Amino acid sequence: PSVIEYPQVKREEVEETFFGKVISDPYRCLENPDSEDAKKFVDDQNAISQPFLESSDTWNKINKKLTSLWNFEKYGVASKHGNKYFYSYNTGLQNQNVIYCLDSLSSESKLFLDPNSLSTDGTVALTNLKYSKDGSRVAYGLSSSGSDWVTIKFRNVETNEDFDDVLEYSKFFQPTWFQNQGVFYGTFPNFGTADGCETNANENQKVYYHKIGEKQENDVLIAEFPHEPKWRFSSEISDCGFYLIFYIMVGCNENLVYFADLRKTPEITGKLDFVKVVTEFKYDYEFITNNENIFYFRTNDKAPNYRIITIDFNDPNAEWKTLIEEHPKNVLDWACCVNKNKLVLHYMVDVRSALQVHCLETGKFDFEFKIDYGCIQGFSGDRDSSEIFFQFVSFLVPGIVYHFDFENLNCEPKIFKETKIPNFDRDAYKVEQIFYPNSEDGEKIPMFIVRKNRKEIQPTPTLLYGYGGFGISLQPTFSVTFLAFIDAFDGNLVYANLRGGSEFGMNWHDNGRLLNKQNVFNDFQSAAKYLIENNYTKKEMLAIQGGSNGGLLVGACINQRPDLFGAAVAQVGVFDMLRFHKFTIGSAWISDYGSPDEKQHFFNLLKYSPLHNVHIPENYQQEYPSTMILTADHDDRVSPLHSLKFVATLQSAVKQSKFQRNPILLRVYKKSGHGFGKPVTKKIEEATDILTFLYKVLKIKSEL
Ligand SMILES: O=C(NCC(=O)N1CCC[C@H]1C(=O)O)OCc1ccccc1
Repeated sequence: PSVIEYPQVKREEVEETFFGKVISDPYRCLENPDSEDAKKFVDDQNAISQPFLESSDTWNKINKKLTSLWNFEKYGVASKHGNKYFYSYNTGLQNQNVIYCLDSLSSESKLFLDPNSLSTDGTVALTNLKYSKDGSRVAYGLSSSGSDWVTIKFRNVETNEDFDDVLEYSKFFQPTWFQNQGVFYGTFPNFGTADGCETNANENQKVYYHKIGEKQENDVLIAEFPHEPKWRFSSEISDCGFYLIFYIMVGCNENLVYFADLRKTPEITGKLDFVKVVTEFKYDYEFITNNENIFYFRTNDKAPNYRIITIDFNDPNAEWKTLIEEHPKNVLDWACCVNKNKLVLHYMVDVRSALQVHCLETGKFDFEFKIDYGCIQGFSGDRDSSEIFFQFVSFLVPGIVYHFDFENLNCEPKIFKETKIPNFDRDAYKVEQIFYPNSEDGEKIPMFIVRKNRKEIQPTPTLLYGYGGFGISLQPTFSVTFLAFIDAFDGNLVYANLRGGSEFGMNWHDNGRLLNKQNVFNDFQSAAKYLIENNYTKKEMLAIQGGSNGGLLVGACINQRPDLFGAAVAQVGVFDMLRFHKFTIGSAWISDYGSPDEKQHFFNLLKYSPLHNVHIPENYQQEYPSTMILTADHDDRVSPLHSLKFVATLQSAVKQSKFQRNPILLRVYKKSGHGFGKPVTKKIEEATDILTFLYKVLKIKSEL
């Protein structure tokens, strides 16, 4: 392709010195989304990327194919509240899923809550539904244009009518019901503009109690920690309803545990007295259930693969007991108490899911659900109910929701809803799991390869996808876009289970974060080398893709090994590793990245920060692959400033080199955010952009 004329961008001589090192930041002006420079930059970039993508007939063909592939009925996992059942459903192309309810498993479904009625373009999304204990009321969160900001509303389940109550400025805190009369919720008071375009840090979160019928300004402040502006909170009510379990986080995994005995405050009139149970940020603890003062927690405290302990809330400092030891290899991913005395445990076993039932009293194994090779993506159950639902997905199974009742132990789980794709032939595909060596340290890294079912292996276009951080594991899931890639391009879809995830517990996460972060990039580069060496693909057919922390992965890899890939796609990426902690919730990521304000971490971050390691290609080996960076104007999880500054730096570097022919594009979507709640229309548009980009730059020949 002819070399692109990249737009002029204002450069300023911004220089700062950290620990004796001078750092220049010439595109600092792009950090303010309201500045003329930033707005012009975005328009100029879209003026290049949109024609590049949309002008070809390819875009229309791919869009048509994706739209028809997408158009199948989808069900979310069901759940029981009170004596009704609720589940989400989508006819196929509805922008937002719709909530239906059933009076019994065999009755007619009734429309309960349809977020599509709340906006004309589907940009208002339902963030969560929290039902009161008896299921008579539900608190639900709405977010607009993909922002993390949530407006909380309340609905009477029986009459299906909303209460007048509206709670604004909430974020990162699911409402917690107190009996049926009100909720505890987290908020960032007097924050100023809060539409998701702002970049200022989310600090000084406070927790209030809202009683149904009251006005938000009369809500009762129940907790604040003014000396700890970075602390964030979440809470749960114990199964007996007497205790408020109060979590405190500052990073993204370790947490503190406090509790308040609500029997002392039948009316919530002021700050709660908290008893401190865990007072150091060293491990993470998750409440499961309690028998009066005996509390069950899942934790990685001295158990990197997680175990279940009991803590006596009457004497929290007494020796904690172990109910279920950590497994030497399998990771206890979550636990749920059901049917009064059972624990349902979800394990990851070499990245696939296992679902076991244990006895709450003794911890002893009871039985295991027989499930296919894949992932338990959804689950619902309650201590007071004998019924559970779980949703199974895999690369080739879009979703099956099972119902099981502990009252009839001898019968198998029954299919409640099955998502089916018209004329989809599972046998046309092949899924394999391969453990490949990291070429630096020899660590064995698993990866899934999904491709057309054929005898011989021949080099075909390959999409290598990774994340590598925050304990996020890439289990088998169903993706229309990835299947379209395999179908339309006769391609290989590869998930690399890089270190930094939780596939093998906390050790796997620890070996991919902080000073070990480079392992993640090496794992990803080793996957590329493995695929090329084993004839799955060739460099010019190989694309890497990642989002958010996975965008950082892509950014670091094209700087470090531009010669290894034919294309790179980074969505809503983190690229400025010296300033990430200054914007929105970025300081929470210090638990994986380290703080730029600490010398050791500063120099570690500087070594791989995409923004600070851009080179001017001095030969074809150093030519960047064709690269597309995507972001969105309402992304307040990872502010678009990261992408704007990175692309400005990349383009200014490559325009000085005669070795750079591959394009470097930026696409900025409007009324869009980090990804959660994105309407189907926008999901399909973005997927079309990505597949069109790959079709063009990988010079794919196959007919569309
Ligand atoms: O920041 C994160 N999570 C990490 C995150 O979103 N990251 C981490 C790096 C960039 C981005 C991503 O990868 O999506 O979550 C904020 C949050 C949500 C709910 C409760 C408390 C705090």
